[in-house]
Amino acid sequence: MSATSSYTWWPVLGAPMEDGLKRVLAHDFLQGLPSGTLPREAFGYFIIQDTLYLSDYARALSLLAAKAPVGSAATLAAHAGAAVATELELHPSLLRAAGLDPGLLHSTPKSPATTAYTSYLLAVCHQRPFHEGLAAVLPCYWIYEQVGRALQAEGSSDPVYAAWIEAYAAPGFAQSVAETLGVVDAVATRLSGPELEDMARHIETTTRYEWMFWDAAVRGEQWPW
Ligand SMILES: Cc1ncc(CO)c(N)n1
Repeated sequence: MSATSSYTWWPVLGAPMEDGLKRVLAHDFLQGLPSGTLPREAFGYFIIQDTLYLSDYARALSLLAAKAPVGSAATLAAHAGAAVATELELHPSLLRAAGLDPGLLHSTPKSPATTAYTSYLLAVCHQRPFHEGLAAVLPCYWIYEQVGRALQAEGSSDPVYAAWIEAYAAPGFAQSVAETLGVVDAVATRLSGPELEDMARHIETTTRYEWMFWDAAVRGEQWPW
């Protein structure tokens, strides 16, 4: 595997992500990207919800930056900035390329899954110690990197889906994941077994939310009224 296996904490913190990744890669949404069979409607739903997600994700990273050991604060703050840039640049351009109206970004409410996921991230980053918040955001990085790599190997017949895959398979994204694993390593080596277990629980939860986020797009999940 990757260099992650050399981290002493990887068996505890990596296991829930590795389990979740198998399910994520098997999901209809991601299966439909290389083949191009994913309906445009589901892709558009995802990009719009992901834009809403990224605003709150950037806020969660900013909260974490404020709680971080000084050596890690600038890294997390820079990642918050990168999340906002993605929201403002990549997502509107993908929507236009997919033939969808970027105006939908301003008229669509957060779905139930987006609301649940971002509320969880923000609550943990607000209310819990630094290492727990860091754990909650870790699957956002690691899962997307793995998805980008796995799908890049297959490519896509659809240029819009190929562009999305390339964004997460890019060296710049891999760099931000490597930096975050370094931040985890700096903190995790000083933590007790129960504290690592607390981190593992958040990782399991947000890994599930990652799967649920793609699932909501395929189902076109809506509020009951
Ligand atoms: C839901 C979700 N998780 C992680 C990422 C990676 O930034 C993203 N764009 N969206």
